[in-house]
Amino acid sequence: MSQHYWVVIPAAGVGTRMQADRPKQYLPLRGRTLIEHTLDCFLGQPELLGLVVCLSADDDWWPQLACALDTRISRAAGGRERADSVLSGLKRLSELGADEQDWVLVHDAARPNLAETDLHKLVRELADDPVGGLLAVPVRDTLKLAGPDGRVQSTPDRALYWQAYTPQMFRLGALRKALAAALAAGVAITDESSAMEWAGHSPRLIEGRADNIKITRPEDLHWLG
Ligand SMILES: Nc1ccn([C@@H]2O[C@H](COP(=O)(O)OP(=O)(O)OP(=O)(O)O)[C@@H](O)[C@H]2O)c(=O)n1
Ligand SMILES: C[C@](O)(CO)[C@H](O)COP(=O)(O)O
Repeated sequence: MSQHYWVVIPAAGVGTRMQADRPKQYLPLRGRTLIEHTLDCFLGQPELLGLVVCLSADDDWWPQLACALDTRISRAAGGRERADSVLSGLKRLSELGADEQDWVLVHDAARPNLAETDLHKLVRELADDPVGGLLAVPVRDTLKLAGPDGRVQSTPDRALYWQAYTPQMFRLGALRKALAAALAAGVAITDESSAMEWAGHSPRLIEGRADNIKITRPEDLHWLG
């Protein structure tokens, strides 16, 4: 039997680095908005228990989308940082009746190119994992550690480094507890795995496709055509 799961989509960012006329999740891509492409990958899955989109309080773009009427999608209030938005989404899942032991996948709205094969691989590989994990890609380029003077300080062994992507998959109760504690402690949390690591867990890296890119800067859009 396939593993069922909930999904949280942090979509409350303003897209400062994109320098666009709207939050980047609402930029057009192949005739639709970025976020519609992102949601499509999950809405087509029979294993989906429900999906929460974390939105900014002043988001007047979302109601204009047809998917805003999809009964499988609930809304949660976005927060100051991505981690705050994710925690809000996790709390909404609990309100919707999600169990503490249920699997939750957290995926950036700004990653519209998630391959269904990667989604299936992540869920299949982690379904029986005691901790959970994340899609990630081994670093391909040589890395440089920058010094305060903007010059190369050293060249670390790139064989030890992976780029963290999303979805990241953890059990609801453990993730909510770790994220809430890390934020309360003032820890800078940029992904769900780092909150779980802070709580003492060791998430599993699941190799995924490098084209599951996060649309961050204007040139990123050219990769998706
Ligand atoms: N307070 C925030 C900040 C970000 N996000 C979401 O987290 C994902 C990854 O964040 P990022 O790429 O940094 O998006 P922005 O914060 O919008 O970009 P920027 O940092 O350039 O403003 C995006 O889908 C974004 O909408 C969120 O839900 N809540
Ligand atoms: C969660 C993430 O996409 C993993 O690489 C990344 O940390 C998000 O960072 P951002 O600065 O919030 O885009």
